Amino acid sequence: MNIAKVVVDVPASQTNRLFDYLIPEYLIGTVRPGMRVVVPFGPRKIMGFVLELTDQSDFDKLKKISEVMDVIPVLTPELLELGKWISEKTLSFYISAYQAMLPQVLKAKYKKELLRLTKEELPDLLEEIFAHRDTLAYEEFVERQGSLAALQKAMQEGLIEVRYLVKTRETKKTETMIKANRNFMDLEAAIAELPPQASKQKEILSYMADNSEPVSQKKLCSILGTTRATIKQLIEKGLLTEYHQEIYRNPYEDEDYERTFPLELTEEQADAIAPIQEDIAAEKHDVFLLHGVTGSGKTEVYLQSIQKVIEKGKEAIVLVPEIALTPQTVQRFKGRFGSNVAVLHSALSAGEKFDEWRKIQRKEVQVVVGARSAVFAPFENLGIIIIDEEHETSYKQEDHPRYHARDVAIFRGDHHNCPVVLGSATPLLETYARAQKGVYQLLSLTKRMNNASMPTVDLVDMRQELHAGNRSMFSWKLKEAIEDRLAKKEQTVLFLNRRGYSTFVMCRDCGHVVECPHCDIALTYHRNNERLKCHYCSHEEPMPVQCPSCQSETIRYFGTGTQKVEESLTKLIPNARIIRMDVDTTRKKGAHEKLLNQFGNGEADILLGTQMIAKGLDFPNVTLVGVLAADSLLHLPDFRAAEKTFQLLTQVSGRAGRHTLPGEVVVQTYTPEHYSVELASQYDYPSFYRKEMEMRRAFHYPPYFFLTLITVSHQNQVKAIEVTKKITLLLNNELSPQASLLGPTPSPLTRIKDRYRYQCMIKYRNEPGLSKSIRKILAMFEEEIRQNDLLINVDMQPYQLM
Ligand SMILES: Nc1ncnc2c1ncn2[C@@H]1O[C@H](COP(=O)(O)OP(=O)(O)OP(=O)(O)O)[C@@H](O)[C@H]1O
Ligand SMILES: [Zn+2]
Ligand SMILES: [Zn+2]
Repeated sequence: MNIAKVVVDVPASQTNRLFDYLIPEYLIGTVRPGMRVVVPFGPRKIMGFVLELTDQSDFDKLKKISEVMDVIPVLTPELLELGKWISEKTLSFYISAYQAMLPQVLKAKYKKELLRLTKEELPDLLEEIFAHRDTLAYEEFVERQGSLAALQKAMQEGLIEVRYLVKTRETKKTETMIKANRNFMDLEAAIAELPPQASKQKEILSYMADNSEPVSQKKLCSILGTTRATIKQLIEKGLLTEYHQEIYRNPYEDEDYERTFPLELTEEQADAIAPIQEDIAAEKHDVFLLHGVTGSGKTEVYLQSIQKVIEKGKEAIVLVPEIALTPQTVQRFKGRFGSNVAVLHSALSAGEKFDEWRKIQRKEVQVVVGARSAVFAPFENLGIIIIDEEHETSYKQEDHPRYHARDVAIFRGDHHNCPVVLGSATPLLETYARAQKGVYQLLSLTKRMNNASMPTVDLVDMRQELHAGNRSMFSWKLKEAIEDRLAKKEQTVLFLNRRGYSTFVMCRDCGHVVECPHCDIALTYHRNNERLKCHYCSHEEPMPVQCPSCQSETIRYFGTGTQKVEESLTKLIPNARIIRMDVDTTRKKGAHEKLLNQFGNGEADILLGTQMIAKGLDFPNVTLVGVLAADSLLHLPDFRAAEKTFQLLTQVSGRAGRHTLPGEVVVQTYTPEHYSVELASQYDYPSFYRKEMEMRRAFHYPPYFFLTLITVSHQNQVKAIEVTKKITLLLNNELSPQASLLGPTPSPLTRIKDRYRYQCMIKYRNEPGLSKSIRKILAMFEEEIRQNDLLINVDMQPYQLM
């Protein structure tokens, strides 16, 4: 097969197809699907992925592949298939889908070199090219008949390795190795020949004679108390050789993991794990929803399922939300499976990520724990995929390609005939609905370990506080509770929601929030013209001067930041030691962990923070959780606001009283009667589910209806509006009468970085031609997108409606 079908690195609709290239004679048989190649494209040379090989082409004058970038394919046949599927589902380009699956290092053009890993002679052809050197710039590697095939073989045998030279501090992660040059001269004889005063040199040589393995220069210096200069003399004499060896950048190296062993499962856990393990044994694909209250031992179910998978010689992917990927979480997997675990998350440097990825590619590990993109781990023998906290919105990528990790996991689980386990204390409504319909299998853990009770939740009505004369942001109840913990030397977690922006208008007197009469979402306050607008439909009204419900004049814009809260807390309880955790205090690498460690060590009484402290934390001394303003989440312009509030309140409450001390939760709110606040305080997920489903049905939202969100942005406001209008008109002609089209309206965040954003939304049940219609419309704007700095984003499954 001498023709390669290639996806080229030009993200545009005309080039979103396969291009045929001739494989040069000397590369036939070695170019394989999943490799990256360099191909001529117009006047340029660009990168592309080989998707298929064939003998036939509809074109007769084919250009030749100029260069191969990989020796071993970076994408497996399964991932190549998956990429096509993703690009179709998310309306993105093939090239974006494939790029999304690879670590950063493989996306950019990094310099490569070949590294000799053996002291033995290489096969003739290669030794000739290497010319007895230990490293070779990749460009020097002559691609000629059979050379690439020989290289592929040598790599598989572990004789040679490709090293990517990452131009940042990561390049430092090689070490200088010293080895004896035995072939040149016998070491003992050399020692005898050295002058008596060269005692250090003699010591080094006899060490090398005694130890046949190469040793790092650093180690040699520290064992023998010698210096680089002394070693260098021996190198110059030709007795020793130095070479550079890559050391894995292991970010978790320094922490030693205490080995843990499988716990005896409780009856509930045993019932939950049985069907998962049956699937593993039978190589069967099902999707399970593991619905377990916080602290019910879901992780142990994951661990013991993975154990079974490992025993079968297969592999496991575990996804956790980025912010929950703390040392605590990593510890639980490393503790059980040790070095059989790779960890992938965004806090790692590009080089570190690449190292972890290669452990997976080379099958050096059987388990990967990581954030969203770890779902693309290039395992070829998957036995299970687990998504913890499956309701988290971070599983959806908010950039091209806009895939959801759950969908990808199910695609891969189906391909590999293995179970997919979605775990949560507060499943996404859509997920729970599928479990109710039997599409997913529901497994439940209803009790906390040791039958510990859930912490009691007190709802404090902030309207009454105001009426009673308390104008501070802390209720008397919360203040007392914090002081009580200080006296008892127990700890408090205070939570303030600052995700997104508080944009709604609320009456402090009665808690009334101004909502859209058509969409069941809060209206958004626009400061410039003092108006309230709906971001789904086009409804708008003036900013009221009085509360429409109680006529009070205390109706205003809602929102405070963590810094302000910290200031007033310090005034209120001056002797409290506070750690504040938000985007400002955690910007530096490692800051997040450091703050948590300080809190864990008891260096503070109060941990005050945003979303980032809501999950995964497990501190035995925390007995009080305070939620400062439950409302700020409840009134985001998002139809999932009630659901997100329920999830968050449940998660935050779950942080208290996880061990022996009982926990208490104080939730401050202006709307204690709202069903999501009330039902979260009772830990009543099933009732919340029923209530929320009614709302979704009534207002035509998922899971009853599908949504597609189209966002247009441009520096010029008029232009942005114009294009959005045009798209809406075009769509109107394409959609069936059953679909509804909302917009154009300004996006909730109408202006970001000087770009104006407008949107339209489609609500539909069955619109089989929708993807095609949208692609057609996008193609019409392509020229403008390229020349005019216009952006059009299509989200087929929006989660982030801001
Ligand atoms: N079978 C068991 N026997 C004894 N202890 C257990 C068992 N299973 C789990 N545990 C312990 O119970 C505690 C809570 O379990 P775990 O953290 O796994 O719960 P979870 O459901 O994942 O909680 P969350 O959703 O809050 O993260 C942990 O300390 C864990 O070690
Ligand atoms: Zn509306
Ligand atoms: Zn009012």
